[in-house]
Amino acid sequence: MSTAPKTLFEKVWQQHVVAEPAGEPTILYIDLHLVHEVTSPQAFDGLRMAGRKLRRPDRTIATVDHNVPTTSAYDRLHIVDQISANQVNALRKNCAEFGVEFFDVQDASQGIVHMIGPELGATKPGMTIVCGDSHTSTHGAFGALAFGIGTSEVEHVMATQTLPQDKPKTFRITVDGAAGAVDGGLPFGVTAKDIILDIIGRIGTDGATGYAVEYAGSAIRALSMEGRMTICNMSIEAGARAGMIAPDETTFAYLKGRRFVPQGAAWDEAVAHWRTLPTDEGAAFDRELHIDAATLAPAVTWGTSPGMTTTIDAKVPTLNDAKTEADKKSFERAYEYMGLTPGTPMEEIKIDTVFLGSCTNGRIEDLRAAAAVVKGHHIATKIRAMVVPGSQAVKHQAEEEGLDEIFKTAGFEWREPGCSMCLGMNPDILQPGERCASTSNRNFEGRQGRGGRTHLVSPEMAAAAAITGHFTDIRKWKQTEGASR
Ligand SMILES: CC(C)[C@H](C(=O)O)[C@@H](O)C(=O)O
Ligand code: SF4
Repeated sequence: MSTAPKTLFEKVWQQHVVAEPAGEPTILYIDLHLVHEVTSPQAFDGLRMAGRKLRRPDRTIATVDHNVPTTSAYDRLHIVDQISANQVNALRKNCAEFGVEFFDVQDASQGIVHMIGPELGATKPGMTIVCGDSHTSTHGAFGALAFGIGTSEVEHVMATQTLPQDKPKTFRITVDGAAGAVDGGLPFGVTAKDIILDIIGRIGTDGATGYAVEYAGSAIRALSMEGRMTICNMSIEAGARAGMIAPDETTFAYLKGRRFVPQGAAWDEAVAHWRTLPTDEGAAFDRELHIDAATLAPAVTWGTSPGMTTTIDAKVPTLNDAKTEADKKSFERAYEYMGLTPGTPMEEIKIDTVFLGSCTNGRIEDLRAAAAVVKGHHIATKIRAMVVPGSQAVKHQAEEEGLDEIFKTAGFEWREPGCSMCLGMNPDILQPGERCASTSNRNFEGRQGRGGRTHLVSPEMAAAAAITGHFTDIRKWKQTEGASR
């Protein structure tokens, strides 16, 4: 094997090549297949019709997340919507038939599929991970090569534990702060969510199409695993095939002791291997982007794509800000759909609803950050606000810490885990015209319900907006409250 310096992506890719048929996509071995109720029924049907078994049930785990109501344990077991009920029941039946471990609605390990992989330690550095879901990129935060696949590919992986893939190009995005700065140089009030929204705003929603992105630099390195997952989660919103972050001590500390992680000597061996994965000094990327962390500010989207983003101290962009004719058209359409006038200060935009949750920002650290903002306050009149922990594990941890009480006292609803209002596939939806500060990852037309208006923000920004009733600069808020970060 050549000793030329390699990127993290190249190492993981090469370690999983099964065959490289001439003129065809590479066949990759898949270490972990995550399954949810929406994209799996036809794949299981396909296996059944072909009389095939699931090749590696031990490398497959399943849960329900998209379609499950979040209102009560009873509602989750008695789903009213027929399509949802059928999908959930099909997964129950399929997992039993094909021998897949399944985390059902009441299971202590149930949650959004991208939350439970890491929580169980099923997600590990150096792995290839797939799921019939675009936000599979989340798992790249551990230095895994993780990407979303379609339902026919789900069937292929189920049958063979391999997948034909064209090799993406490599793109490194380095977010650096001043040397030696606390938190990697990330400014006060700026979170992982703000970093990724800024990146998508800069490069556009197709800016990383065809690439596997590696996030690097002091500001990324200083992030917790939760923050890294937020960044990798939204890679797909810039079109990337995958997002990756090199594993390090933060990664190992997060994983140690989790259910699917090796113990004792096997742990030491695993860590020794993981330490070989980071990109070698001098390895070349097809493309590079450098961002000065000091230029970042709390982000808020104003339009109908995650690329239509600005900062809280700015205004709704005007047509002069549109770079092309096509941009102009999409700006006009976005003003109309979002009910916004160009030039309006973002801080003056009033909201109706706050959604705190999703696989982007439904983790314990997100809830802690939001609770710290909310504590001692009450949501503004006429605001509907809900906290939906991304998983049962997060819910239980939050309850142990008393975060649920902080949220409930402040007027938030405290829900059961699932995708919830991230997308309109379950009863949690926006009404037409309703304006929502949301910690999720997509603000497309109708994403949270027909006619619903979504603004993507960080958990802290969502919390502050719930209290004031309009978008609020978290930096000023925190200064007034005397917070140090
Ligand atoms: C339903 C599912 C296939 C979809 C995805 O692929 O991402 C969903 O999770 C989403 O976030 O839009
Ligand atoms: S929380 Fe949202 S983005 Fe994540 S898997 Fe569910 S629907 Fe998709």
